[in-house]
Amino acid sequence: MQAAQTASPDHWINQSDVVFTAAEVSAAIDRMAAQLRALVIDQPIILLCVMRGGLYLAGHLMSRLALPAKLDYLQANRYHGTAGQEIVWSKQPELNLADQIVVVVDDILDEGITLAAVVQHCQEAGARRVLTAVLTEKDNGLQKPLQADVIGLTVPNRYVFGCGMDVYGWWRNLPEIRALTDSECS
Ligand SMILES: O=P(O)(O)OC[C@H]1O[C@H](OP(=O)(O)OP(=O)(O)O)[C@H](O)[C@@H]1O
Ligand code: HPA
Repeated sequence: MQAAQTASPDHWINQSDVVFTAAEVSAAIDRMAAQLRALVIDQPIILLCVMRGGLYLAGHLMSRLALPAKLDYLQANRYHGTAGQEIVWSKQPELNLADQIVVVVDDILDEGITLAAVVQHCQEAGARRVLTAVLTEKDNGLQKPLQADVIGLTVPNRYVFGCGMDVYGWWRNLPEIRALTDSECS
């Protein structure tokens, strides 16, 4: 584990392959924006970004939405190494969500625990409607606690990074999505 944490950023590029190109990701975000517009139909929304992974999608989606929107963010993390653990909330949304249409934006639906907790938080805060948009869903065969309303791309059951997703903190800024080779995941 120590070796992985101290590996150079290039190590992760060398030990991975591209699963979606930048052009494919951009086209997926176009489709997501159109689907969200069709779901919301001109109503004002609060775009709620799940930091840090949701930042890339939130930024790219915002400019394509053509809806009256406010932006807020929260931070709720469960991956503090590699395996998922208890969710730790380090930042709650600041806007009042009561009676609002909230669109929760995140990078990946893996086991679905994080998104389910965020949706529950929004419902408890009185949101009128909570929609979820994830750039990727992992095809891991798990029974998940929720389905996202809008899904950009389905990724294989490997550790993926880029477009908001990190590998040991690196490469959230990549405009493509890469997956680690199997030997790096074990
Ligand atoms: O579906 P799940 O199995 O719950 O996993 C998905 C969550 O895991 C990642 O967050 P992480 O805790 O790694 O924080 P980050 O956004 O800062 O990368 C990702 O951004 C999602 O929020
Ligand atoms: O495959 C993943 N990559 C990056 N972050 C994640 N959070 C859950 N699964 C993943």
